Amino acid sequence: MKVIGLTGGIASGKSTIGRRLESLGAIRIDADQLARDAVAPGSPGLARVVSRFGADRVLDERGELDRAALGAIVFEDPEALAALNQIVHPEVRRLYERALADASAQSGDAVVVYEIPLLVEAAREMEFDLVVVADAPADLRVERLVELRGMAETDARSRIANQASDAERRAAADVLIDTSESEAHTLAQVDALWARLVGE
Ligand SMILES: CC(C)(COP(=O)(O)OP(=O)(O)OC[C@H]1O[C@@H](n2cnc3c(N)ncnc32)[C@H](O)[C@@H]1O)[C@@H](O)C(=O)NCCC(=O)NCCS
Ligand SMILES: Nc1ncnc2c1ncn2[C@@H]1O[C@H](COP(=O)(O)OP(=O)(O)OP(=O)(O)O)[C@@H](O)[C@H]1O
Repeated sequence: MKVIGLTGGIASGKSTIGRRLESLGAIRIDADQLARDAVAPGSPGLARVVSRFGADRVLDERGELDRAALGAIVFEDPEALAALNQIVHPEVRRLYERALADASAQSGDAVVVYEIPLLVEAAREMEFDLVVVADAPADLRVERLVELRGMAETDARSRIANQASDAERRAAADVLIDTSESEAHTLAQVDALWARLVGE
């Protein structure tokens, strides 16, 4: 089994790359999805988030996690973000290890791609056979978040401020995928990477 760590700043194109690799035959694991599973309704993770931040601040009227409200708290307050990370990250790691074991049971020579936004922040480069970084300038990513996802510019910038810099991610990359041009340009680089991976 070959395990690729795929990272990049917010809206750098990780999912675009991860989905293409999946369509080419890789098994895809998405840390953002695992982080959602870690605080699913009724989970111990959600109970801990509520006890740390208060039901009135982070639950909606249906009793589910109000992700926008929690995001507004943590990305403006480093201590709150560290507390949330301490609750969610150990569970994400457990879920990842389980998904990896499932992938390995499914096929001994699978290529697994783990989409993990905080690979560099968590210094996890050594865990992967290959570190792939989606790379586009922060200003372009902000523009995409504002135009395509309707995020407020200040919110986009505060998330970026809580992540590694582009230079730090580049320094960790075995393979850099330029995601600053057309989507077709991104996908062509992914196809070339896949050909290299399976041809090796
Ligand atoms: C604060 C939360 C509720 C906001 O939810 P929301 O739906 O708005 O965003 P979503 O989870 O889809 O994340 C989108 C992007 O934000 C960035 N981001 C998310 N969490 C973090 C974090 N802890 N530190 C830095 N950037 C982050 C990433 O680029 C991610 O891809 C959520 O992001 C969360 O629970 N974060 C803590 C868990 C975490 O670290 N997740 C990242 C992968 S493990
Ligand atoms: N050349 C490109 N490569 C990749 N994505 C592009 C490109 N041009 C525009 N986009 C758009 O930019 C956005 C990138 O989003 P995507 O979900 O792939 O990034 P992400 O890194 O997974 O985001 P997040 O950190 O929020 O999970 C998408 O809306 C995508 O359509």
